[in-house]
Amino acid sequence: MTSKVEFLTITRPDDWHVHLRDGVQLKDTVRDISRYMGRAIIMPNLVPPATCTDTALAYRDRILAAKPQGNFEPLMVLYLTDKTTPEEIKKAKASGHIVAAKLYPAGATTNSDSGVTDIENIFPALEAMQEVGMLLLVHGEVTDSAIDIFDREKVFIETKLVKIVESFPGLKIVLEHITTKDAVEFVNNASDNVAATITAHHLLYNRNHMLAGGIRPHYYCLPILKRNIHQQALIEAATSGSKKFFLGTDSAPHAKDKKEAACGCAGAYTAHAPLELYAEAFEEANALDKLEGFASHFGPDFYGLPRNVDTVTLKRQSWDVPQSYPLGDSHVVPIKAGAQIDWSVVA
Ligand SMILES: NC(=O)N[C@@H](CC(=O)O)C(=O)O
Ligand SMILES: [Zn+2]
Ligand SMILES: [Zn+2]
Repeated sequence: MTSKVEFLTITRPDDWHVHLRDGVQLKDTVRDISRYMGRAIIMPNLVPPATCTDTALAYRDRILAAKPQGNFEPLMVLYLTDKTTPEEIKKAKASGHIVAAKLYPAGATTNSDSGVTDIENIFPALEAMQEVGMLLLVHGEVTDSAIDIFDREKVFIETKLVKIVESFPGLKIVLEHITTKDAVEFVNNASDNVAATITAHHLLYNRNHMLAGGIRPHYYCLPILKRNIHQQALIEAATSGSKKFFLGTDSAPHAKDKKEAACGCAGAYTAHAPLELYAEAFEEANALDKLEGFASHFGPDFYGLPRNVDTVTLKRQSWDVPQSYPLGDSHVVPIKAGAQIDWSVVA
């Protein structure tokens, strides 16, 4: 038997999909994500959403004001609506701080009510994005109530994403937080302009963790956890060494009482230990040597940004995860609350 690695030093990672929320919650979410992440793609699904350049830049200022010491850089995203104009896309790109725009099908997930009702409505915006080199980030689920919730990602790919990819071959597209074997296959077979983020919780869990032996609302997120064969396909993709798959936590905090409710909110909090959780998943797959590419290289390469130049070190040192963390005037229950995590990030 080979002895276990005790330390792992890798290029500083970035998070290519995170929710920081706003107002009194910012100091808590920004502190957690900026602990060692170099940069993060900040999701714009605020209330109201960041649909124009000015609101996205004002949001950036609030994040920077909430940031503790250090070099953490928030990368901003425009929230696409049926009315987003090519002019707004060009203005956003020219700001230098907005690197992507996000497609939320209207009604698909948390705070997506102002999202897109028909993908054709954003074709002029997508044309402009293709022209100026702005990425399209996609929440890939259909919203048709007749489609089973476990099939919504697959049907979105077949009926919507294929059309977008065909119509805009020069547009860089990230299919966010993928959850199915179908998504892995689609991304693998698509051109180099199509990539995907994978969350730590979709690597660590499947729907049994959420539903067998009692319903566990803190595992409920969208797209919803799928069956084990899909989890296995995600693990294979993340640990394959393919540059098409990279780290995006989708850490999405909701106050404890909003999750533990008759109609609980969708979202899992992982920003307390993002790299530590991925390390557990990669080690379980015997692929710790593949973590650096996934966490620190393939994301910036796809976005056309430089890789970070410094490093972080993971140490095999287990610690007890608190039952909850402060979240503004409330609390959030993190993934692995009350359990142990095997890895620590050391200075
Ligand atoms: N993933 C989630 O379940 N929730 C996210 C929205 C999203 O990323 O779809 C949130 O903002 O809470
Ligand atoms: Zn989403
Ligand atoms: Zn998200």
